[in-house]
Amino acid sequence: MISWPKAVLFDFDGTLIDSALDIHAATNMLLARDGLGPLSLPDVKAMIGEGTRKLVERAFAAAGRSLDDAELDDKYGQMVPLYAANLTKLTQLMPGTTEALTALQRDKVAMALVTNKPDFAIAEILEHFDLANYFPVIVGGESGVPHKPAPDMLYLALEKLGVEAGDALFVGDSPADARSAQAANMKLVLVEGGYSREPLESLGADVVLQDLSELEAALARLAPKG
Ligand SMILES: O=C(O)COP(=O)(O)O
Ligand SMILES: [Mg+2]
Repeated sequence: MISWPKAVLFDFDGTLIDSALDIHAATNMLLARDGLGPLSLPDVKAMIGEGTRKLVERAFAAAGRSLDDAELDDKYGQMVPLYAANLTKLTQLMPGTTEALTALQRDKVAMALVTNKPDFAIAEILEHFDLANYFPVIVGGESGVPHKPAPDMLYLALEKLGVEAGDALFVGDSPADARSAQAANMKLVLVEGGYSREPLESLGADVVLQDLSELEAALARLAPKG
């Protein structure tokens, strides 16, 4: 029986889903229109985590072209339909995702999804993997508040859930996740296997897990004492 926390906020890409192959494919299709790329999978993985617009900017920079704001608007506008047509072709759940979400739901722990991913992608992927019912609260990349690593998306999710930061935990895979949780004064679990550009041990997490099947056991150790 999970007695702490009252709520768990989850990152999406690299934490619950392994979306890198589809993002990689769409990114290389976009670059190919300008005769650029292809970029390697590890290179694209390292660009994921701060939203798709940022990824497009990074991809063009890595392929040798820096974009001004108007060009970035145009390229992002082209990326949306490319990725929308490839949201779930190669994407898979990360190991332990279903196990962790089922255990939390069983013990009535509230859950929210907090992702920099744009909104068009979120619902379809949740639906595809039959995950929508776990997340009554979703704060996505177009929620109108600053993206992670700022704490605002986490504050918005907590407010919608009616839970205090001290009663909640954030689970993610990246430096942006770590910094947002720390800025929001929330306990932080980081999970290996995602898209972090920095070693997870260096990011100040309360716990680093090999995969999400270890989450339930970790919660007992993270519960405030007394
Ligand atoms: O779209 C992205 O960059 C990924 O976002 P997430 O890791 O916050 O889910
Ligand atoms: Mg992530």
